[in-house]
Amino acid sequence: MGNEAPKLTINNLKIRYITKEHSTLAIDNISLTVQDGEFVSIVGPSGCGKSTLLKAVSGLLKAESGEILLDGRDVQGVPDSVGFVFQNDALLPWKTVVDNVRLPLEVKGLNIKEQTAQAVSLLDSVGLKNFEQYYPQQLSGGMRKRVALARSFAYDPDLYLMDEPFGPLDAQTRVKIGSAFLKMWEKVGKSVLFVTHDIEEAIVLSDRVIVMSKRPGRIKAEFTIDIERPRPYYDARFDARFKELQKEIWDQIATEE
Ligand SMILES: Nc1ncnc2c1ncn2[C@@H]1O[C@H](COP(=O)(O)OP(=O)(O)OP(=O)(O)O)[C@@H](O)[C@H]1O
Repeated sequence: MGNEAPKLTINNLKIRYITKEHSTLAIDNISLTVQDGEFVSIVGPSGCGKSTLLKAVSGLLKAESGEILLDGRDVQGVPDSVGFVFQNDALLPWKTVVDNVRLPLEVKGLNIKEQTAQAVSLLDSVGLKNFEQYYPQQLSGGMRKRVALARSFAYDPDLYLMDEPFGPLDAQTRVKIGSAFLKMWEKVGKSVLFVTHDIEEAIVLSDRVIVMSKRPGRIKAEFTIDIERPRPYYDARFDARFKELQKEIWDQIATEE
């Protein structure tokens, strides 16, 4: 085991929401792995259990049955080696942009000079040079997402869990942020489990795309994205192989709606 085990292993996972009125089987018998350094995206119809799957991996939901292993080991609670970027950017409104990004570096014990230098450099990578001293409420939604991305790279987890991290944004901003994100990820090469409703985004970013069925979510199909890296974020979608994959994945999802 040890180093040989995948970064993330999910075996026969079943998750049910129980409220006073209803019992809802959200996901049923999901098994998947994410290897060290692999980028895996999950797509599927609305309500199929994509967010539920991520919440379970992040330790926020308990499974009815099945197991979730990190580096081959069972995890309890919220593991340190996992970082999240969810749709809500969750920046601290009373802290400046640079202080929001510095926070994980402070927790790691870097001195203030190193914290600031790294935070400024990460902000530069996401196109926010000169916005260091702004407060989150002085930024647009797209800019706040960039800050959240910079902060997640500052945290530098072994496994990134990302739930629609670029949504809801206009198409142009989405492409710009996606492109900055892909460049940063190509440098660090950590494992990612990424949820999106955007098939093009999933293909351009991923090594594998997993399609879930409608609720209760099961794995319906899986595609290896055999397009060479590094990929040009926008222009990759004009590649013939990209178009083939887009059609095949769309056909799988369309039959689920
Ligand atoms: N807290 C909850 N209590 C009860 N049922 C829930 C809860 N959260 C989600 N569900 C149900 O579980 C199912 C899966 O929800 P989930 O949010 O995981 O889907 P999703 O694939 O992420 O959807 P979308 O693409 O629309 O964001 C849905 O039918 C939803 O109604």
